[in-house]
Parts: sequence; structure tokens; C-alpha cells
Amino acid sequence: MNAVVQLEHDFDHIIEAIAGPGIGIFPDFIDAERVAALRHDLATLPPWELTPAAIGREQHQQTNERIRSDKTRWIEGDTQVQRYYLALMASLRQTLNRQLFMGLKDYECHYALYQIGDFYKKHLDAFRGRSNRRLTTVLYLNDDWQAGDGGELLVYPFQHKTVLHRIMPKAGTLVCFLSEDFPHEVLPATRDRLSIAGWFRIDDPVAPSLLL
Ligand SMILES: O=C(O)CCC(=O)C(=O)O
Ligand SMILES: [Fe+2]
Repeated sequence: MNAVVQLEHDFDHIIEAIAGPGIGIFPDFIDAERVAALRHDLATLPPWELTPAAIGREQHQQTNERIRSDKTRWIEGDTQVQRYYLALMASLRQTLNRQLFMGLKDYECHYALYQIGDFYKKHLDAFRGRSNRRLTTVLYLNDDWQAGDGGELLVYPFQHKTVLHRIMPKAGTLVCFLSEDFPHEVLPATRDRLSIAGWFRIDDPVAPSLLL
């Protein structure tokens, strides 16, 4: 049984979460060995390949260190473990399309490095009718993360100020949510915080949203 098939089982929980509340948190989504390989892949990138992250729409990207201060690098399948992760997400995309008719056309993702004190202020990943990002995924790569290390992802219900989820960025945990529906922010940490943020996209941003 290969790894992708092995993880099919976990997709059931993702499907249920997206069809239900629109968000799910999945500890141990990826085995420790593969998480370690991804972490190593990111940690050994030449430093100049990690660049200040951009915000805004694709055509009008700008960096704004008041909103976010992490550094990112797109994952394009340069290494075996990158190809594994992209294949796994391709398989998830097919499952989402088959079971929820989401019409997801592709997936883009990047490594993100938040160094000590880095943050990403409260934001939405997509604005209705103005972005083709439909579903956000974040996979954390941090071994032995402790409560005192900070760096939590805070997720809010749409247009509410109370925190819905407070998520520690522990190795192997995947967070998955509808990009237009959940404002979220990354708190500063006292150690480096490594992750892969990704987005499933549709072709046409003005197409009607999934009706659940
Ligand atoms: O790293 C995280 O927990 C979330 C990152 C994020 O919100 C983003 O890249 O849009
Ligand atoms: Fe985000």
C-alpha cells in the first residue's frame, strides 16, 4: 500500500469537516518521517530563496511587513518530498471534487518560515468573488512545540471577534478551511516556526460558491 492510498482514510474527515463547519484540524495528518523530510527540505534551502511574503491579489502583490513578516518559498516539486506532498494534495483535490463538487482546478503552496517574533495579522485568504482561492491548507513542521513557544494560529468565525480555534503549530498537524469564511492570524513565537501554506483554486473567481 503506498502512502497516498494510506492517507485516503484521513480524507474522509476532511470531507466531513469542509461539508460541515467548513474547517477542520487534523493532528498527525502526515507521518513523522515525512514531516521530518519536509522540515529538512525547508531548513536546507539557501537563505536567499526564502523571500518576504507578498500580500494582496496576484497582479498587485506587495510586501507589507506591518501585516506579515514571514518568509516564503513556493513548492514546485524540486525534491522527492515536495513531489510527495504535491501528489498528496492532488489526491485530496480529486476527492473534494468528487465528493463535494468543489470544481477545484489546482493547488499552490509555499514553505513559510516565521522567525522569532514574526507574525501575520488577522486576515482573510480570499474575498468573495475577487479571488480564486477556495480552500486553505496549513501543515505544520515543528517538532516538540510547547504551549509557551507561542506561534498559535487563531481562527475566528466570520465577522466575529471571539476566537473559534487556537491551534498550536505541531509537527504533522494539518488545518484546512474555506478561504473566504475564516479570518485568522498567526501570533509571534519564541522559536522558528515552519509550515506549508497552500490553496486549492478554482478557475473563475465569480463562479458561485459551494452551496452546502
Ligand atoms: O501559518 C499559519 O498558521 C497560517 C498562515 C496564513 O494564514 C497564510 O499564509 O495565509
Ligand atoms: Fe492566511
